[in-house]
Amino acid sequence: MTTVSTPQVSGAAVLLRDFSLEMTGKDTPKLADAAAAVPPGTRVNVTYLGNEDLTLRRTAAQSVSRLGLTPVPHVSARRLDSPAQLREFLSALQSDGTQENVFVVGGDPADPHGPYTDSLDVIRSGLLQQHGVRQIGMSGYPEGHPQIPQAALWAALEHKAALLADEGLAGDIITQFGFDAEPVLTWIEELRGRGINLPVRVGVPGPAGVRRLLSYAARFGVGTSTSIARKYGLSLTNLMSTAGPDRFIHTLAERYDPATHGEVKLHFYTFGGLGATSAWIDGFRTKEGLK
Ligand SMILES: NC(=O)C1=CN([C@@H]2O[C@H](COP(=O)(O)OP(=O)(O)OC[C@H]3O[C@@H](n4cnc5c(N)ncnc54)[C@H](O)[C@@H]3O)[C@@H](O)[C@H]2O)C=CC1
Ligand SMILES: Nc1nc(=O)c2c([nH]1)NC[C@@H]1CN(c3ccc(C(=O)N[C@@H](CCC(=O)O)C(=O)O)cc3)CN21
Repeated sequence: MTTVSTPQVSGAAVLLRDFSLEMTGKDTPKLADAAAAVPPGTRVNVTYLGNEDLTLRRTAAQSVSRLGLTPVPHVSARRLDSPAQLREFLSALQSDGTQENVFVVGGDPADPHGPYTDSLDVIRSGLLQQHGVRQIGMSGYPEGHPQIPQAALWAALEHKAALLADEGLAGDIITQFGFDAEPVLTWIEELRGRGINLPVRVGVPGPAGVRRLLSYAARFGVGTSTSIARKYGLSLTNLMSTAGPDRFIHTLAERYDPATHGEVKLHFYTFGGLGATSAWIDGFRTKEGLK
């Protein structure tokens, strides 16, 4: 008797079928090596930290595209000085053909630099649509946001999801990175309960030094209690060590139920380690039987 073997694909591999990555303009020289390690078409968000000029952001998106990947340039509402500045950015993207997917975030400045106080203002302006944007990403905060009340975050997400639907635009939600998978799944359940069915890309940090991870976590209000750190495999006493998202992804995969959570994928924040993250994902996908 012959046994027919079906390929075994782990739950973790399912989450990694169509992952996305994040880079800054400064990472552009490292992009070619990273591109060789990830599937064609992989979405690559080009973060805007506020210190990159238009040329750097534009070149980064062009490089992503030329390497056969999908650029997702970021727009930060509160960092915009004027509608003219938004137009200039979008026109540049449009003439390069990198405008189709964008990610719109409120932005960290406590006071808006110009007329846009939040990401909804930018979407409502109609400028994205006028410049050929077809898909809009927005952020989600499973652990909340240190400066923004929970109710305001939910209201904003609901408004944005409704507006996208009205405008016939596609969208997705990228979550703030975290070290604890539990609140992420609970948050996705609440999201679905509120009738928001957009795909969710769960934000995880790529492998990085513990000191760097803890410093970004502290800056963005992400939890790193002793028990969370232990579960994640993050040593709070050896800051020189590195930590990757292996355990987080396995836990997420174990508890992920498509019937409850809908479409869920992974988004890797690389924090300066684009090459290390791409290599790590490549190894993880091989180990999990996805390659
Ligand atoms: N997840 C990420 O990758 C990034 C997140 N951010 C953070 O995201 C925050 C919110 O962005 P979205 O989720 O797009 O919210 P949003 O733009 O949809 O706004 C949601 C609500 O929060 C308020 N708000 C937005 N930014 C604020 C700020 N800096 N301070 C005080 N209130 C603010 C808005 O007025 C609105 O009521 C930003 O302020 C920033 O801290 C910024 C850059 C990247
Ligand atoms: N509230 C909030 N604000 C943010 O700006 C933010 C978040 N949340 N969540 C995560 C994303 C991703 N972020 C980052 C932050 C740093 C690098 C990065 O590449 N850092 C380099 C230094 C780059 C530089 O100095 O310009 C590094 O080597 O750490 C990338 C993405 C910022 N982002």
